[in-house]
Amino acid sequence: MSIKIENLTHVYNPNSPFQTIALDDISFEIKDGEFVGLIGHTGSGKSTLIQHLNGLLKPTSGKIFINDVNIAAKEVKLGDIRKNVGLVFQYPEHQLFEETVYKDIAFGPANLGLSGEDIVTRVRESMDLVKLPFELLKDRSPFELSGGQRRRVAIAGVLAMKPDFLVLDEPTAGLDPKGRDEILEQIKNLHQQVKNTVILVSHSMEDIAKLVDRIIVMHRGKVSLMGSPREVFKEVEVLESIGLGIPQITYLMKKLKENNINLKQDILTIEEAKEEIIKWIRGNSNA
Ligand SMILES: Nc1ncnc2c1ncn2[C@@H]1O[C@H](COP(=O)(O)OP(=O)(O)OP(=O)(O)O)[C@@H](O)[C@H]1O
Repeated sequence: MSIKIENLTHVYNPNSPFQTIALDDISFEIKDGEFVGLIGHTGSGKSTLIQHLNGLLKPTSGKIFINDVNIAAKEVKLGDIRKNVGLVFQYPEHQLFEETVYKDIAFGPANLGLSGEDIVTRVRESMDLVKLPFELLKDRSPFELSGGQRRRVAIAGVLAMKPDFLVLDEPTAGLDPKGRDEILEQIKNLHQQVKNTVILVSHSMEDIAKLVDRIIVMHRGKVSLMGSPREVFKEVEVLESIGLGIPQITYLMKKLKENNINLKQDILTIEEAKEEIIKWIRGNSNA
């Protein structure tokens, strides 16, 4: 199971004064079970790209293979693709509409043709995955919940379809730091438990640095960097030239190095930094 993008180009309003080349000959592959961060400045083409992954947009040219099926081909049924690729839009809680949490999450599985106990199981499992207590919340109105909880109800609604691929567009947008950390932690746990393929779209290096296996950096409709977080963060000049920072902790290591405090440079977390700094202090105090 994989996603393969071949020479994908998307032009909005072609041959008009408003023509915009949003995606410009993009190619890459995402393997089964990978956790990928898609990062780029506003307008770099991230949302356009992910809307191609479940057939919401059609390529101007190029191909998209989901599990080896070219979904841009005319005969492919979009319903079948959408069962496989769960797309969580920005501010997904705005799309909640049922009167209870249960009914909202059950909507997708019911549309897949499930019924009775099968639906109850799906709703319970997906609420567990996003740490929403089933008994306590199932009969509540989503509109009585906190912003972070509402977002988790919306994510559970997509998870209840058991998609092979989960695509999340800026899942932390607009949340306070606590809500943001909770959602990221849950996405990480979810990926570890379900072992599905996850694509997380973000503007924030901090958010994705600790989570993903691979980062794809987009700039002006092209892929400008691709690799593990450590590989990508080494390209500080490229990142800065396209207006993206590196995580604060990686930046701190760089600044220390410039001041002849030579610590490991590919550090991603505070914990790693603490260990390195303690090692350095011990080494220097013994000298
Ligand atoms: N429906 C549309 N019609 C015309 N142009 C569009 C449309 N949607 C996006 N664009 C343009 O395509 C380019 C890429 O936009 P896109 O929304 O894919 O970027 P993005 O990286 O997702 O940005 P953001 O982080 O702000 O969501 C931008 O120049 C944008 O103005």
